[in-house]
Amino acid sequence: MPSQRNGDADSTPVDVCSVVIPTPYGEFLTRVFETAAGHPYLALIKGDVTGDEPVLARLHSECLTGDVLGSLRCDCGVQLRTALRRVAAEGRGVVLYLTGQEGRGIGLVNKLRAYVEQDFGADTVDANLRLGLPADLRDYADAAHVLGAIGVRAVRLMSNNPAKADGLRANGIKVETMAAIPTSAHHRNAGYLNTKANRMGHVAPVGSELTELPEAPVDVHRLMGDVEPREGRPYVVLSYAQTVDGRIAERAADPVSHALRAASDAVIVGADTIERDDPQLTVRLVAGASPLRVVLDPDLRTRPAARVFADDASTTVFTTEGMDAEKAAALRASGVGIRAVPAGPGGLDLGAVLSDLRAAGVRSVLVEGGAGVIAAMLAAGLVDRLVVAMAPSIGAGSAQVDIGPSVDALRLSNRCAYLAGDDLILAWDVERP
Ligand SMILES: Nc1nc2c(ncn2[C@@H]2O[C@H](COP(=O)(O)OP(=O)(O)OP(=O)(O)O)[C@@H](O)[C@H]2O)c(=O)[nH]1
Ligand SMILES: [Zn+2]
Repeated sequence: MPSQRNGDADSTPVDVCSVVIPTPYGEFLTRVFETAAGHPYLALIKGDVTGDEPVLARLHSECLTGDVLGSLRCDCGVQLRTALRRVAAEGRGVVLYLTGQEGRGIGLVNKLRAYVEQDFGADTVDANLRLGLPADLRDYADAAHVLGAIGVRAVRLMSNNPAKADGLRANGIKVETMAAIPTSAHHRNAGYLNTKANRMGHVAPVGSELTELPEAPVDVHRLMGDVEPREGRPYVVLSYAQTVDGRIAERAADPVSHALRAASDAVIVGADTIERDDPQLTVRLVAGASPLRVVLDPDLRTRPAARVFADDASTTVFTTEGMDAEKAAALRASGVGIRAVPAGPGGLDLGAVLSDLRAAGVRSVLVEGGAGVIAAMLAAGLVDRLVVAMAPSIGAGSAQVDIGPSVDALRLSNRCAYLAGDDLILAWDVERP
């Protein structure tokens, strides 16, 4: 078939025809252009894309393997369908399908040869380079021209690739925002998506870090025991994980520990734990309210950027009188409560902390660690309930809980056991001496 270009000297794409293409996402008016190099560009349009209001748009580089065959080596097919779906849902927008950009412009044959290199260990960038080809040969001048020709002046670009936005801007199209199309990584394309993020500047191709999906709430009332404030202080539950040989174990977030948080008025951790783990201390794995977050920080050394200070829940820091006043003021100004209490064994007078909390209306607290805070609480006789998750490992943990030689052995009673996966969760009342 003869080209529509008829040997014209102009190097901009020519308008070939308009035709309706019905898709699973509805009909798209498709404006067809042909580039000087002879590549058809298909603008699949919904609604009126002219005017000043930015248009939802995607520039989609051709990918036969991904778009047509659904190859799991890349994310193209999923992105194409997601873009069509979003434009259809919005009722106004354009997906510009760019043939001739197969394999980031090196063509299908070279892309398939690049895949062979990848099977021998090269990543997607080095594979092109090994073949003596650039990592990316695409140019978006023609795409910008086509957008202009169909009346688009400004776009909300659906892409993870900043080079596309730059290419449009350089050619007179305003890019108002970029809305990434992250896809869930498959084990076959996880490395490819990582390379795009790390070596090609793509923004979050696999989405933001996995935040846990809410599960059905877990009823932890038996683990919690008989929650009742004590004389002048809240009910205190100590919760931690240990290896079978009795060392404090790392604990991945799990629904039971989040449900324990959701069951408590406040959650307490030491500054060491904040520094080491940067926990959020919020309730995310179950539907429930986040408790007041309490940080024991005698020297007020916790970084202002720590996640425990983020505004997704309330936070109070207990420190000593001699704190850095400027830092305290800055934290206060950002909405963090600062309370000064006397110093005590291991840092703060824990009795004073608890009575202050009780005075503020806190009826129950969950102490999550670390080892020093756990030991100090036990040694001070301030624990009412112990919840210990026995992790299925030996020798992996860090310190043991050491309550010191001067403390009499504590007796535990009213046992409750709970099986959660390979973990064994045990809870007891701590008897008063
Ligand atoms: N050379 C080469 N091209 C690839 C490879 N995997 C996918 N492609 C091509 O890359 C192009 C898609 O570009 P990407 O860089 O993956 O993504 P993008 O379209 O620029 O960015 P997004 O807009 O976020 O999707 C398509 O033309 C694919 O054929 C590969 O391993 N090597
Ligand atoms: Zn692809």
